[in-house]
Amino acid sequence: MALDRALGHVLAEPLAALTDLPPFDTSAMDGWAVAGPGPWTYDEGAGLLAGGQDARLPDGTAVRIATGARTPADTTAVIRSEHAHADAARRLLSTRRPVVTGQDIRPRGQECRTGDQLVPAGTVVTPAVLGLAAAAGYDALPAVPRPRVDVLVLGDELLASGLPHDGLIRDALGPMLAPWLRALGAEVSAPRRLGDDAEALRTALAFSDADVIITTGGTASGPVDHVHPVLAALGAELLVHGVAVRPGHPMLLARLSPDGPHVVGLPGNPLAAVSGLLTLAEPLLAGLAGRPAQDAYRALVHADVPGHPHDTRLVPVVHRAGRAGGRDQVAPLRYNGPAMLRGIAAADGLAVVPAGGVRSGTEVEILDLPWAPATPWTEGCFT
Ligand SMILES: Nc1nc2c(c(=O)[nH]1)N[C@H]1C(S)=C(S)[C@@H](COP(=O)(O)OP(=O)(O)OC[C@H]3O[C@@H](n4cnc5c(N)ncnc54)[C@H](O)[C@@H]3O)O[C@H]1N2
Ligand code: MOO
Repeated sequence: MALDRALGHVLAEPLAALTDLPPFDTSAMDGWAVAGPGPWTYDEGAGLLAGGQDARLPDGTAVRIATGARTPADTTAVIRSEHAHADAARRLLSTRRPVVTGQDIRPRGQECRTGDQLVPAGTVVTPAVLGLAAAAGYDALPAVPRPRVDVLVLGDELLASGLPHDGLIRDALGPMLAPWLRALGAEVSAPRRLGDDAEALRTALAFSDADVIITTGGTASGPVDHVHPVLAALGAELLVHGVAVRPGHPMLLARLSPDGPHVVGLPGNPLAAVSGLLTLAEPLLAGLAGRPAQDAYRALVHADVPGHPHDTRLVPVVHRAGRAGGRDQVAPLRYNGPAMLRGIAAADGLAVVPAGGVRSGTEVEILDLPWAPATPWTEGCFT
């Protein structure tokens, strides 16, 4: 993948240096290259510049040198211009400071030798990795293609624009999922609204060429909840059939065929869909993209948080300023009902609250949101 397209992708192989860095002995400062003990004679002139030809430096002589220029083979040291005294009349250079052999010279291979591993496979290509790759001689990178995702939004009650009316509501998931999935490293097609039409769902699933198909709504057992019956009719293998978590317990993961696409069925309640997005879709996409799983992040909750009697709860939280005993703190947000997005819209993450709840000061796991500060950088969070 060409360097200018590789941003945000994952390296399929370790990045091995294609050159020594620096590739030649280099002056680290603007000043003078000197050979042997001083004082040194010199010729007036532009001297050695970055990108210039190789030069020779006889013993007892000096030459002006710029930062980044190759130091001639016999250079003993570089003397910074501010530490050098050049007597123009006598063409004689001297310094009052002791001269240490090798000073202000970056020796060839100081950062790496050809073949050294610079970063491992699985690294996300950040702007810094792009810079390093270019410095190390790369024009293209071995990158894992982004997983392609289709989003199918189910529900006859959904409007694409305007105000809710006559029992109809706005589709909150179509606008949310595409950019969120892109922030998780996926290539996402425009969400398709299919209504509550089992045949349209069957066709869309059967003819998708995506790696992952995400459906929203229709996971429960209502009269128009078609996801389970359609998956069964297509002979899909159900890998996760509900999760003991609130909101989001009807979420599902299936595979249409042994080498076919995965299907993530997100519940229709919007916060329940977020729950499935972070706990089923995100790890699946990370695995498909060759990205390592995120390290668990833990913080102290700054309030009692009630729990579900037997299921885990996911509760939107914000980071709190200041730390307690050197540990991060989070505060739970209101408006955390399964049908609400008001809490998550203000949140930095979701706290994983075990059955029965937690008391203030308890450490809990946090599922970060892709745009929260603790998250590794990914391309195009909102584009
Ligand atoms: N008898 C039971 N009924 C329900 C259960 C249950 O265990 N037994 N679970 C409830 C829970 S919890 C959830 S979550 C939902 C899951 O339902 P579905 O996945 O089938 O989703 P729908 O019925 O289609 O919709 C539920 C709810 O969400 C609204 N919705 C759907 N899509 C969108 C969207 N794109 N944007 C905004 N809102 C959306 C929809 O209008 C409904 O209000 O089932 C419960 N029922
Ligand atoms: O689990 Mo439902 O997903 O609570 O809204």
